[in-house]
Amino acid sequence: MSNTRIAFIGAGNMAASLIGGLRAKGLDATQIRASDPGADTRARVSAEHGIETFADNAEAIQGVDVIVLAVKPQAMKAVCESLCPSLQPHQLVVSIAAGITCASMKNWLGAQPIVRCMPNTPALLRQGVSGLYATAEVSAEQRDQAQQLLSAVGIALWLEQEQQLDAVTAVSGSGPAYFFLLIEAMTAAGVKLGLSRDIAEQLAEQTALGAAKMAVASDVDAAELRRRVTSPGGTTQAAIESFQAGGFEALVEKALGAAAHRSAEMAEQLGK
Ligand SMILES: NC(=O)C1=CN([C@@H]2O[C@H](COP(=O)(O)OP(=O)(O)OC[C@H]3O[C@@H](n4cnc5c(N)ncnc54)[C@H](OP(=O)(O)O)[C@@H]3O)[C@@H](O)[C@H]2O)C=CC1
Ligand SMILES: O=C(O)[C@@H]1CCC=N1
Repeated sequence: MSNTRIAFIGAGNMAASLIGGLRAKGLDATQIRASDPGADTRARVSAEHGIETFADNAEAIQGVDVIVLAVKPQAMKAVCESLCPSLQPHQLVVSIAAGITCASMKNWLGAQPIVRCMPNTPALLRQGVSGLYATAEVSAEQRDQAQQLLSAVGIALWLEQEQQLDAVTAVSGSGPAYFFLLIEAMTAAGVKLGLSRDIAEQLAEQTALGAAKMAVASDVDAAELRRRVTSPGGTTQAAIESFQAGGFEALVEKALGAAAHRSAEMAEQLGK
């Protein structure tokens, strides 16, 4: 990445996380540029990361090696079609938009090398995880550029099939929100059980952090770690039995199925 030049189209939450990760990894500010219609957004990323920003997308991509499409899925068609006349054949397009297929992007962009990926918001703390899929036009060097871009903000995992990105979106793209929901619910339950909100929130947050760190660091799987907390006839068993009686696993499967289905549905609705 030492000489790679990157343009971000859309400078919102995910773009800012990726830019922050790249800068922390040592990329020079002159290697990164971003475009966004919002003057405030442009001023913010410019001030935070020292990069040049543009109101015009076509101007932002001039002379870059990698173009990261970081706009909402609903804006992708218009953005791709407006960029198409200005694209150079060697420029790698990396899309982070949920539910927009490579086939749709090819229709809008032409035969451009495309990597489609799904990061997540912990990228902000360089603790993200991404799934990546490359089209046949992507060279080994471009694959490496995409790998380095996403691994600047966490773990980057390549997928064999593009369709698997629907599942990645369901598990890890949307996943931070599920853990936040659990933290919210555990905090509220702690308050009902007599704790102050501040104490309940700290207990829930630090427990989520500690459990995640244990799961990552441990040689054994999550089921074994759970068993080690669960003393026979004790408090954890009482809670786990209550979760399972309420259909916890089936509910999680249903929720992630809904997310994956929505990802595929968005491809149908927004991909034409
Ligand atoms: N948030 C998440 O957890 C994740 C999001 N994603 C994907 O990342 C993408 C971006 O999401 P996120 O960063 O959350 O969204 P944001 O809304 O924060 O960022 C998108 C930015 O693009 C700008 N924009 C809108 N139209 C254009 C245009 N024509 N040209 C250039 N910029 C434009 C928006 O400006 P304005 O607000 O003025 O419209 C906004 O600043 C989405 O496609 C989403 O599916 C992927 C993984 C996780
Ligand atoms: O909710 C969404 O559609 C996006 C994609 C993954 C996370 N946020």
